Amino acid sequence: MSPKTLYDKIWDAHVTHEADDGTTLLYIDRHLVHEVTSPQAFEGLRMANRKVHAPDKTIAVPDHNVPTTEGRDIFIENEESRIQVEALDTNAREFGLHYYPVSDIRQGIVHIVGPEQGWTLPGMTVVCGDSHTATHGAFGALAHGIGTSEVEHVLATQTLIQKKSKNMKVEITGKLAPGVTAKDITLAVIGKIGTAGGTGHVIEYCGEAIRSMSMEGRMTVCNMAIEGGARAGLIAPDETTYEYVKGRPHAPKGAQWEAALAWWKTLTSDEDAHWDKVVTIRGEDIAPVVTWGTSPEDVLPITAAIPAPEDFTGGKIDAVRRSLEYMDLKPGTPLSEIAIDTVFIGSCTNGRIEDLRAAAAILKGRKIKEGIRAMVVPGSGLVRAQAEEEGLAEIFTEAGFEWRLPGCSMCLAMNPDQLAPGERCAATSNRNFEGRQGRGGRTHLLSPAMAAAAAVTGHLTDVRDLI
Ligand SMILES: CC(C)[C@H](C(=O)O)[C@@H](O)C(=O)O
Ligand code: SF4
Repeated sequence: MSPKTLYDKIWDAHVTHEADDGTTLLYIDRHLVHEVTSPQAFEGLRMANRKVHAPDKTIAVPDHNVPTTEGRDIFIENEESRIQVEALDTNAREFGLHYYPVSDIRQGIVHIVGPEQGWTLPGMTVVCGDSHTATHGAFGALAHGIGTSEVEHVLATQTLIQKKSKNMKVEITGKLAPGVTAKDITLAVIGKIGTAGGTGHVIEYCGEAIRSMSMEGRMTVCNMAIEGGARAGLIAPDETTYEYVKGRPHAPKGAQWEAALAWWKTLTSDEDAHWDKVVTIRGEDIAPVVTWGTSPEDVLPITAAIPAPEDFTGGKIDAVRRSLEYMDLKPGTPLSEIAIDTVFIGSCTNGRIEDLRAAAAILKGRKIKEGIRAMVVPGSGLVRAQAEEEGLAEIFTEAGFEWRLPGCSMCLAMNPDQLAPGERCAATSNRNFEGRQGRGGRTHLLSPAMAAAAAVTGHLTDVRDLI
């Protein structure tokens, strides 16, 4: 048998039919559904008089539109949000899906809820009408976003028409320095390969720095694979994975657990497997980073200064010029001198318990700078409850942060949490596009610890100065 990568193995295990040109019908193990990309798909089913093929493998949760303040009363005011959330409610109930409405403590961002409830397991194919589905790859699952017509296809058939991607290996060797986190790794990778670096590939992240990372950190790394252009990102499962999964509500139990475990243990890339592309970064070389432009690849260590357009080549020169204009930044300005107005800690990139712990560790006994608007938005109701139990919520509120209800929140401007024009935000999310957090708003992506540090000083800050 020819050697295989982890991606090859999961792919092969899910092929139900392959045409001569390589077009493949893949079986889908888990289908996650949120309110934004599903209404038309359900409407299509209804019109064709079809049912959901596997409602027991389909999980629905509202996240993008939901307000994160008590009462969640914006439903009444924002027509579009209300319609989408209500449509999901109707569809989930009518088609008999697993459903976590806002009234359920398990509600939260779809990519946080799936793993938390044990829906996401090693070796699975996981899809969702959402580009950050790559998050689930942290479990050694093949997970990626799909479009609304594909959502309808998966709902109707539990399969997806696909063509295979190439194999890319991203190895992070060695150990991470203090203050350096999974977010710094994933941003540093994109800084190195660029937003098109992974195009046409599925990335497997490996190396000692990845191996010693928690599941939370691994999810942060895989979450941004899409920002590096890749179809998906994944990490081979190991003891850390099994330990996280074991005992979760929808994880296998008893003899089924043993059988699953035996298979999961085969889910590694063979020693001599073929890689179409390999990138290696030394963990020791990664510093806490922050983005300065309007693309996730515009990233530098916090100790650096804003680059000049002339430092780049080709089309990037004009892109940087425009970026700097939009961001209102001058070449040569040290990143650590950039004053911010807002701090957002949350999103499917960094809204898990470990992220909140990392931010709280910096904030403990400190206050945020006067005039700064700062909010923490836990990724799910369970993360929120856990953080309250651990006393983190208190640390945040005492420091001056708002303690919110779960949702996508200020990660994207689809709900009331938005930046005002010209407002500058230190954000733990994954996209810094123009207007992403609100029209005219400016975004600097960074880790939760770095976001907390910025909240304390009022400007982008090297978190290592506060630990
Ligand atoms: C709204 C949704 C389709 C979108 C995505 O696909 O990623 C959103 O989650 C995002 O992060 O931009
Ligand atoms: S938190 Fe942000 S990136 Fe994640 S699913 Fe929601 S909008 Fe998309």
